[in-house]
Amino acid sequence: MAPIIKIEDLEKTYENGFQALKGVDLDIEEGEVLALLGPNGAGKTTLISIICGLAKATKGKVTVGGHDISHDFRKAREMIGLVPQEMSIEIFERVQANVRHSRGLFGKPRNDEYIERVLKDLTLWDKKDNRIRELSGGMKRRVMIAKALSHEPRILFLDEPTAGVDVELRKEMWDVMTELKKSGVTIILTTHYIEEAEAMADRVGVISKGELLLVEETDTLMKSLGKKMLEIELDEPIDALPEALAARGVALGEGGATLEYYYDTAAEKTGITDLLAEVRKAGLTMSDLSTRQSSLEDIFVDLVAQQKEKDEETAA
Ligand SMILES: Nc1ncnc2c1ncn2[C@@H]1O[C@H](COP(=O)(O)OP(=O)(O)OP(=O)(O)O)[C@@H](O)[C@H]1O
Repeated sequence: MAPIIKIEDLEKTYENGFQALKGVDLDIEEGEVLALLGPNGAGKTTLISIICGLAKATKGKVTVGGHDISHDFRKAREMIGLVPQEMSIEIFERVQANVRHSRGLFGKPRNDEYIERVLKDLTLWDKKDNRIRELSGGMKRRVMIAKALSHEPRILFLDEPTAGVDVELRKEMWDVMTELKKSGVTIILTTHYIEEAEAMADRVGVISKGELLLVEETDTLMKSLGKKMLEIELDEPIDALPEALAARGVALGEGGATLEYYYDTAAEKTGITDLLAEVRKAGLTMSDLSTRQSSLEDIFVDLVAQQKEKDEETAA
């Protein structure tokens, strides 16, 4: 099946000369949930803005449902609903009227039945006559989604849907997204949170410094990323790592006073118990133990290094 969105060699250089996107190629399949994961300033919003026609690409091509966004913008845009990062909402308007108005902006004929369904799906129906300012933060977010869905788009962009919200509201937003996915809408969300990508997405695209480093099935990616490091502080520094520990994949930290061991959090056996026994057997005394989750930053460093290796292998 042809992808619903096709992005080819997309580049964006802002007027001040800053290059925010570098040669991005990406196919998005109909019905999937794709998370674009990346730190602040990676280029996620820029990418979304170009697809939605809010910014112009410097180079490259984007088609939405086969419509080229630069030649056939209206048709392409009609297929898209956008929930922007900033909460931009007319707080004095009433819920149903406001959502209905959004539909009108796309030139679509009035369809009260459809709007009713959207509001019911988002559990906003009993608030339909309330002014938006009277709603809770979670409800306001849902009104923004209802507005984005008002013209029956097949694709929904959610730009950092849970940035700065509490855990409860994050879970609520995840439930909303799960329901939307069931209805067949293609969802593209941007996020800083690995857990969010893991919970929601079929595929994850990792973006950093304007480059799409990889796009991978979420399960595959999480298996390779779900690592923790166990750090063992030694009473006395050592010059060389005992053979038996090296064989278990342990590394000696700088200065010889720590042992570092990476393990897979998803694995049935982490190997920690055996490792600690081995440390004792080697006659080493521990003064402290700690673990730390690989951070998004570590993961990017890893990914960039892996990507470089792969590129060099291909070039060789
Ligand atoms: N209008 C602009 N002019 C110049 N530079 C810009 C402009 N808009 C964005 N940038 C820069 O482009 C880069 C990418 O920004 P973008 O907002 O796309 O990142 P992001 O991944 O969405 O980040 P965040 O997660 O913080 O929203 C940043 O370095 C940003 O400062």
